[in-house]
Amino acid sequence: MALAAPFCHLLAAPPPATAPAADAPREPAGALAPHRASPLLRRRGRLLLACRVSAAPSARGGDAAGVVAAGRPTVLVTEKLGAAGLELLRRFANVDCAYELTAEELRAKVSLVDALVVRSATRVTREVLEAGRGRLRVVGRAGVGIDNVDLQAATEAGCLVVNAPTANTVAAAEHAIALLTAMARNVAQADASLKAGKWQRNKYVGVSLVGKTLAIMGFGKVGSEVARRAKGLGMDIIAHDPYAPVDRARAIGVDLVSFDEAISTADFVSLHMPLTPSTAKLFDDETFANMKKGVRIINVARGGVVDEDALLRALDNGTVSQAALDVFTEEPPPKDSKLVHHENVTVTPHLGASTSEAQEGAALEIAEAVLGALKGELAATAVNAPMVPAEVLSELSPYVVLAEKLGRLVIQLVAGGSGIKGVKVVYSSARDPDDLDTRVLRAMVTKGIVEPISSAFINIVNADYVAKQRGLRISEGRILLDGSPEIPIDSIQVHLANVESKFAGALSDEGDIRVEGEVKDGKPHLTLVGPFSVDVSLEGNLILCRQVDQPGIIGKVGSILGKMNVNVNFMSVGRTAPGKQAIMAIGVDEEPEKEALKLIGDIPSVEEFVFVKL
Ligand SMILES: NC(=O)c1ccc[n+]([C@@H]2O[C@H](COP(=O)([O-])OP(=O)(O)OC[C@H]3O[C@@H](n4cnc5c(N)ncnc54)[C@H](O)[C@@H]3O)[C@@H](O)[C@H]2O)c1
Ligand SMILES: O=C(O)[C@H](O)COP(=O)(O)O
Repeated sequence: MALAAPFCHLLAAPPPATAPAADAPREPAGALAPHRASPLLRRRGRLLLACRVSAAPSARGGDAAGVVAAGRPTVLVTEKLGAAGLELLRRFANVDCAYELTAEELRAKVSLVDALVVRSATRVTREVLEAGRGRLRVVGRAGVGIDNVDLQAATEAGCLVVNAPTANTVAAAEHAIALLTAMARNVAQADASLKAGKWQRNKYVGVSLVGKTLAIMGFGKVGSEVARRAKGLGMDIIAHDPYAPVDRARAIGVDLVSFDEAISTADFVSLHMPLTPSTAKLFDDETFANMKKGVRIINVARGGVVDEDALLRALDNGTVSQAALDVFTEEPPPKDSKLVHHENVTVTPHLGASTSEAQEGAALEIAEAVLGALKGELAATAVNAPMVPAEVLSELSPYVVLAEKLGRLVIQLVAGGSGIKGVKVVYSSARDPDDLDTRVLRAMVTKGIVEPISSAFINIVNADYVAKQRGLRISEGRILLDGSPEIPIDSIQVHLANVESKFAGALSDEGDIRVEGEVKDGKPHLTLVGPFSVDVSLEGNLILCRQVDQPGIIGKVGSILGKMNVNVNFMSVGRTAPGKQAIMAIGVDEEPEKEALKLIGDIPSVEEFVFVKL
């Protein structure tokens, strides 16, 4: 599928043949975050930026052609999404809603789509991503937790994963508070008892919350919203989160403490961390044994962070007096689960994000992210790619093209059989290095170098991974210039060290292959080959000739190309000194026949030449 946006190559489709920072907004201690019911209004700034980047109409604008200039992408949605999000997807894509697919059905369908949108119940495994290879470019998770997506496999496949991290924060926090209060007052059990015809006032005496200590385990978006709300209930809040900024906790009036202190001092423990290899079964026999006797647990995060057998033992022996669970290791849990049926356990079927407001918000948030990604924009909620702000991408746009072209050029100057190990990319700029984010440029140089010599396809998602796999060391350097920092980059050089070149003219005095380019009038230009200054547009194809500087050569080469119907679009000669070695760089629209190239090589004063496809 061809895309109109200038960044489509950052997330290019493979050839057919084959966490945002958890910063909560700074609000006064105790203030509650507003409902995220209107992500569009909330994120209008970002959308406008996205429009600037793409130069194509925003996904919310009326012009579908902006998203897909040459054909609509197909999006597979495997779980129920809010209507507004689905509607937005349908405006710009063919949408296939297919729920409750078996793993086999999912693998079959995913090979036919450009994007997949899931919630927490669809397991996007390596096998699914492998099945999508060749077409699938984006996985959108309409929610926060991405533990159901094999991120490593997605990265290896160059498939961008985006999520909708903010739309259900309030819903999840409210559900945690609902479970906390319901558990403390036995609401679910008392409700069931009364409906069963009983009137058991003595049995369901609860506990008060005021003055009790609540430990929030994982002080991210949901955790901090729970803290705000629980403060309003008069609870003392402590939190454990090794990665949370202290000042954010302080602003809400929460003390960040160690894991041991949190679990040993709390009357209530509420879990709000992601499921990762290091949090899996973090709450096990040992953890429960170190908790205050009679502690109460709330889990609205992920079932897998708790060892459910250990929790059952702790409930049975009274270490844990009650638990309120929205999430389970296996969902749905087995019908005869002892945990679910335990009389001191309150359960809900993963309803944390299930408010109509949160569902609409998450669906819109993911629809925008997926459509943006299909357009080639880098979503702000990308999970497995560098998050480069839209304005940075916009500014670097012409340099992205230059970086890829230089990579393509330099690799074609390498003599066959030379293994490439070290690539150095040097940026000349008057800008403070801290203000120049070059990750996209490095990725594009890698793309330019690796794609012509392999079947791999590279994009911003997998560039670093593929480079590492191939043993390529890509280092970066800066040349600090005097001048205006307004222009981000003056020139980009690419050096390949310790390789032989099929074009000796490209070797610098240090013996590495070296090319340099600049952006002129928004277009990539080649400005240096080895020690020779040239100026030729990096478009189409290029012939580089080295000869002894003398009159008449340009005419001879030009007439050979003319006779063969090859249009010359640019020509530049660089020489070290009059009458000495010179390089001729000739941009040609068509690929010359072998015969034409041979005739150029046969010109007596031409010492070497190379034809390069850009
Ligand atoms: N039940 C639901 O429907 C529902 C809804 C929304 C979110 N969630 C889940 O809630 C959890 C939190 O979501 P969020 O939006 O707040 O995510 P978040 O990324 O904003 O916050 C997670 C926090 O956990 C912290 N953390 C990571 N490892 C930790 C560890 N070992 N110990 C303590 N803290 C650790 C992180 O530093 C981060 O601050 C996720 O698991 C998410 O999937 C569930
Ligand atoms: O991680 C999340 O966002 C929640 O667990 C919600 O999951 P859901 O989209 O399946 O409701």
